[in-house]
Amino acid sequence: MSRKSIPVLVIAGFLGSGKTTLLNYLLRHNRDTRIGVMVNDFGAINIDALLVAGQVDAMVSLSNGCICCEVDTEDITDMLGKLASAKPSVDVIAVEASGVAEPGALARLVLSADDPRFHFAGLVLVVDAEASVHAQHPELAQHVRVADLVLLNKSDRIAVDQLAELRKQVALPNPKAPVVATAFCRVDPELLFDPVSRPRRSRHAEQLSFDQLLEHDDHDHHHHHPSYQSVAWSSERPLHPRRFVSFLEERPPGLYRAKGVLDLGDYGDGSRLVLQLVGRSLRVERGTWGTAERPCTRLVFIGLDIDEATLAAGLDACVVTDDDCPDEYAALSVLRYVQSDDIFHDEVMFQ
Ligand SMILES: Nc1nc2c(ncn2[C@@H]2O[C@H](COP(=O)(O)OP(=O)(O)OP(=O)(O)O)[C@@H](O)[C@H]2O)c(=O)[nH]1
Repeated sequence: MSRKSIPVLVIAGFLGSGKTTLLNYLLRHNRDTRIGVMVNDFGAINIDALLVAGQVDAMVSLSNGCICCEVDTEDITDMLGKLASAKPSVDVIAVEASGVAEPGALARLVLSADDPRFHFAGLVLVVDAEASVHAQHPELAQHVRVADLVLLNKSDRIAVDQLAELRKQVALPNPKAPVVATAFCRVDPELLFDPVSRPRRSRHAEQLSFDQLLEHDDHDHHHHHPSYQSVAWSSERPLHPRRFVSFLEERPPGLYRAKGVLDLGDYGDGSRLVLQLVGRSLRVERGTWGTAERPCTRLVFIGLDIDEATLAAGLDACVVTDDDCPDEYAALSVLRYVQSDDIFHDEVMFQ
């Protein structure tokens, strides 16, 4: 059986914003998830600090310049491939860009590596709140535009009203990317990757549950941001693939992640589809329904300040109605996102 494709998370941000701090935080709060790391040893990245963190399961280091300028598709495929093939295997790969890397170029580079062993799973932009209060970097808006999640870090260094104002400004270029204020990048790792060993509790336990997350966290509670929401939605009736994909493309502001099982009824091919949305990256895994399992849709949405009523209304409108006409190609709008060895797949980046 082929191994699962490993998500690659890109961590970008200007010099000193807190990228290494984030990486170390994730390594220390990995909840048994095995993390492979690629560091770009261009500036003052402290590899020793990573090693001291002691939980790096595999590492490649690039020290010949800035990752987005000096590396081509072949190099990145080679480096990520090494991490993806590490033994024992890793569950997620984090790429820490140098502080001078251009995030968009880096994301495109990872996307260009067309390799079934791994896939791009989002870009986290770390922004230095303290520095931004004094002088915003001229390229900040451009960087925010390509981010899936923005961490407004060093929030401990500025006043509450300054933080509120900065949040608004930072959100402007990309209203769909949640902006999370952090101190020392203490963010819930589950916003970035799925911990692998969380106890499974129910038939649908693969889905994210914020309550479970809170229960299973360690003693470090202050990294949970109070405005995160986890909204569950389910339907016994199938979803219309075209409407559902349009809904995801137009997703409500603040929505960052979605995960769960999907039933397309007659519009699908009978598969049990597992949906994974991280930022603008959508993937669908195809499987089969269990013999005792009745096809249905069960989804969980995670984000910041999601308008639950709008979300639910948008999803309700995706449910197949008696007025829907047969459409033999409708399934393609979802199935083209299927990641599988045997059928076509497409790497997805929503606008
Ligand atoms: N006060 C405060 N300091 C922070 C915070 N996050 C990181 N720092 C400090 O900021 C400095 C830079 O953090 P790093 O994590 O090394 O930043 P970086 O983005 O990896 O830096 P480069 O690799 O040079 O681009 C370190 O001294 C951190 O301890 C924070 O939220 N608050």
